[in-house]
Amino acid sequence: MLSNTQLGSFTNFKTRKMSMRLPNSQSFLDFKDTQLGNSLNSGFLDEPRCIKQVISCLAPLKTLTCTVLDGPRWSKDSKQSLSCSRPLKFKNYSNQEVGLFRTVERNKNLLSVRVKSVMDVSKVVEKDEVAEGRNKGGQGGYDAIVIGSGIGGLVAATQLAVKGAKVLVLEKYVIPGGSSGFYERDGYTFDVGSSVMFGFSDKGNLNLITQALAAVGCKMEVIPDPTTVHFHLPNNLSVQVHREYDDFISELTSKFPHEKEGILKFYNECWKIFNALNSLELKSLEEPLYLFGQFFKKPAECLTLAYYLPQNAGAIARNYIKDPEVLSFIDAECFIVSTVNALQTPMINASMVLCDRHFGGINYPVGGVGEIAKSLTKGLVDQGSEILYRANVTSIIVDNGKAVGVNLSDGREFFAKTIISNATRWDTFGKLLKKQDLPKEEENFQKIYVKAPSFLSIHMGVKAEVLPPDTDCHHFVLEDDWKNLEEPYGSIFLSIPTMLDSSLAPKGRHILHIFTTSSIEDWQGLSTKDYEIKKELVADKIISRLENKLFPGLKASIEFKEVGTPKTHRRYLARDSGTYGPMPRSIPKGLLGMPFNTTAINGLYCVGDSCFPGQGVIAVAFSGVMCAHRVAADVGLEKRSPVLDAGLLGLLGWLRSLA
Ligand SMILES: NC(=O)c1ccc[n+]([C@@H]2O[C@H](COP(=O)([O-])OP(=O)(O)OC[C@H]3O[C@@H](n4cnc5c(N)ncnc54)[C@H](O)[C@@H]3O)[C@@H](O)[C@H]2O)c1
Ligand SMILES: CC(C)=CCC/C(C)=C/C=C/C(C)=C/C=C/C(C)=C/C=C/C=C(C)/C=C/C=C(C)/C=C/C=C(\C)CCC=C(C)C
Repeated sequence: MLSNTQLGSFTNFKTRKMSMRLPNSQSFLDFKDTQLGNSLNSGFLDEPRCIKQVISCLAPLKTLTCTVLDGPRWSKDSKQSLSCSRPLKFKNYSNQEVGLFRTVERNKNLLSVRVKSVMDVSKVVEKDEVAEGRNKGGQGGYDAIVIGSGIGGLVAATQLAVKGAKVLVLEKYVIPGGSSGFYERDGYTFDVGSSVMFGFSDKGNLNLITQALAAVGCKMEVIPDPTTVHFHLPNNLSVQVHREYDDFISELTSKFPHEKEGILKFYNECWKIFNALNSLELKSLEEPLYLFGQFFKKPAECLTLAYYLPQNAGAIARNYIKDPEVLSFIDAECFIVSTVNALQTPMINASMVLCDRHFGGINYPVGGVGEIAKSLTKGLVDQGSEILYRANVTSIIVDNGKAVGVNLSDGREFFAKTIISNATRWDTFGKLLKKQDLPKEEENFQKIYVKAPSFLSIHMGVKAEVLPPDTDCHHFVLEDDWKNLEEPYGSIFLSIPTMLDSSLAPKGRHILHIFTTSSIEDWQGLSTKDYEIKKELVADKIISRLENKLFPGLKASIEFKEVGTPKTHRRYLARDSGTYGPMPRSIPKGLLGMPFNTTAINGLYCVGDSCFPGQGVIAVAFSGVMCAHRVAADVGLEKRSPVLDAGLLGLLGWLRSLA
């Protein structure tokens, strides 16, 4: 039932006018309540969902989440004014009409929506509660709630939705994507995180991003990247990782002719693993019917993968290569995808990235990385599931040892048959479940893995003429000493996505996204003024290094600059200490210790980079596929065998304890 205050505030909306701020892009709206001044919610203008969110904000009620009855028809006139051709009607889950809304005027960048009429919601809500509402997760309710809309969460959600599940994604921020999101400033569209996309080709079984999009009917235009990365390393070692494998190998072996045989043997071993992976249909390794089926169909490939599961790339490289400089190069190859050296990087993960970049190649989505999350979100809604923004989950509700729902910071509660957390394991178990004892499995995880440092990131807009015309899109810079590879601020990552898609910046400008590892401890305890000064100083040093090494005149060419610290990552990505993901404390047993998706709490699953196989967009996409398969089996949407389940989950738990 509703409290009087809730009813009161809802009723006030009958006469309240809301304003929507239209940012530059015209594609995204921020809804503001002009009387109260607070932001209500945000969404994409071209989707009925955005209006739906306004309604769910209007009624911060447990059960009154409305679906759109009659989709809007937006049109733009020559002055870019927006109007809606017919009134919007809404109904709740009991199929009752609850509101009629009509857009009216646009003044500068303020669009006004007037609530024309709202039904007597108190009756509607009461009825809805009695009807064993969808929020209760009962018959016809949500099959899954996903906390967070990173790529891991979105892939899990969309895969479940296409299997027929009803999913609710709750995102704390105002747009989807997490580290794979975007932001817009002064005509630039910046990728929040990396712009190097693996798994985004039209070939094989490992193009998991392409497949995740295709599952919900989306296909994105991509731009092939001719060079995955250009390494600028100590002793002036410069290596371009060309798209064509043979070109890359001949460049590398031309620098180290005495190690040609060893280099070939190492990369060939990577191909053996990649080919085994690429031959499998990828689903949950925690689901025995599928796993045994794959062993039956592809025994040699599965045994190959089982053999390499506990191994690391550095140890295998040392079987073939002796020259410390080549081994350091392989460390750098691994570091850019795992934030640790090759000795600590699981061989399966190294093989995946060292080969996919040549097999399917690295491909950049037109419009920026943020388009991937936007498309997945659209696909999710098209499948009849939902996403809410500014929905900050503060705790997971556990009833009789089973995860059954979530509490939000604004007092709302949602219930579902299963809960999937896309927050990191440190956030999930340390914050969302802080009232529960830390399960033994999680203690083990934290014994083997620590939080990787975060990043200092600099997003810049520069005059185009400062970059030579043949500049590669991605660079990795470690100037003088291999020992600095893993040190904070030691090595610099640089992406220039406008080399591939010039539409991301105003004409005559390029985007430089620079990042380097940095720990949150380095940024704590500073006054606001000292924090700002430090940001400028550290950023200035990094930019000077790039100016000296790559682009003379860089500083003078800067038109726009924004610096983010680990605190920024913590705030906007809701990741404990702003961490990039888990990294092994010492030498791990390959991937053996990495947990899958089920957790010690019945009904609670994790997805994202603190699950097998770890950090990386394609890696979290795989964790999403695995998670959706296991959850679908558990809610009865896929075949399952409870007896085999118990056996396999026990076996996997035991294997992890060996790590
Ligand atoms: N920095 C980079 O270079 C970069 C760039 C892009 C992607 N990536 C990869 O993406 C991986 C992370 O992807 P992911 O899917 O695991 O997660 P993610 O961190 O990208 O997304 C998690 C999402 O969950 C939301 N969230 C967290 N706690 C919440 C709460 N309590 N309530 C509501 N929402 C909450 C966050 O706002 C975020 O949108 C990283 O490992 C990284 O490898 C990295
Ligand atoms: C279960 C048991 C016990 C057994 C059985 C056996 C089997 C069958 C097995 C199987 C397995 C599998 C399937 C596996 C899989 C795996 C995978 C898929 C993996 C993947 C991975 C991936 C990764 C790791 C990725 C990563 C990436 C990244 C991180 C990226 C990043 C990037 C960046 C940062 C960029 C850079 C930049 C510059 C340079 C500028």
